[in-house]
Amino acid sequence: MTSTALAAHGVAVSYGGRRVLDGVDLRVAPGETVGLRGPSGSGKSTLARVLALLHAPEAGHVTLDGHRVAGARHRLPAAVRTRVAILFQSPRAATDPRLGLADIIAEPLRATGTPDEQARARAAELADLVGLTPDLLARRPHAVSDGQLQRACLARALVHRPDYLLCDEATAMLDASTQAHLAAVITDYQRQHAAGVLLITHDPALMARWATRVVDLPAAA
Ligand SMILES: Nc1ncnc2c1ncn2[C@@H]1O[C@H](COP(=O)(O)OP(=O)(O)OP(=O)(O)O)[C@@H](O)[C@H]1O
Repeated sequence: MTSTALAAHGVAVSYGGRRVLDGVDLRVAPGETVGLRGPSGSGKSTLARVLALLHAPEAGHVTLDGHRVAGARHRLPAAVRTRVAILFQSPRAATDPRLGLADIIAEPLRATGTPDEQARARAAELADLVGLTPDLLARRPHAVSDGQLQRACLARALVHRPDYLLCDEATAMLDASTQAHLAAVITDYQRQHAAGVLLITHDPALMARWATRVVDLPAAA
């Protein structure tokens, strides 16, 4: 079996002394869509944050293509942390209300020192891919709909061409046509780049349509 994957090995996380994840293993290989299911509070979002390299587990570890990842967030080299992207349920909680959509999309590029002109061109290309018209790009989050803002978050997630994309209830509050369009953008991206996708959803129809296999997380102790 190839070690090419994003994987959690024996991951444990507690909040305030309460263990939410205990010895959890999960593997997402290139090109596959792993559905993650489990009761509310079982730790699906926590596991997604660990795999997104945003939260270092207290025990266990994450590997990226067989290499153990030590630490999380900005403790990691940009070349490692940009290989994984995450899309959350609430785009408003995930965006800076002071920035226009074009700057929101370009944020990860600026953070890694991409020259401004190049960042702007890449943001425009991604905006087009997710169906945002140029007139929306100067608007700030308060002046766009949730669906438009989630499109910008998807563009931002794809801006570094991640090998793994984690979708945490990412289309839950969207209307059916926006949901279908975002899912199509993600599956096209996945096909072109052989990206691995982790799908967290409470929607059984979406899970059945999209996931190539499903992992069940038991209720937290
Ligand atoms: N930052 C935090 N501080 C304290 N407790 C937290 C924190 N984040 C999550 N929790 C708790 O950890 C448990 C797991 O939360 P998590 O969001 O990972 O579960 P989930 O399976 O994604 O739930 P849902 O399906 O409802 O979104 C819950 O009991 C939650 O209240």
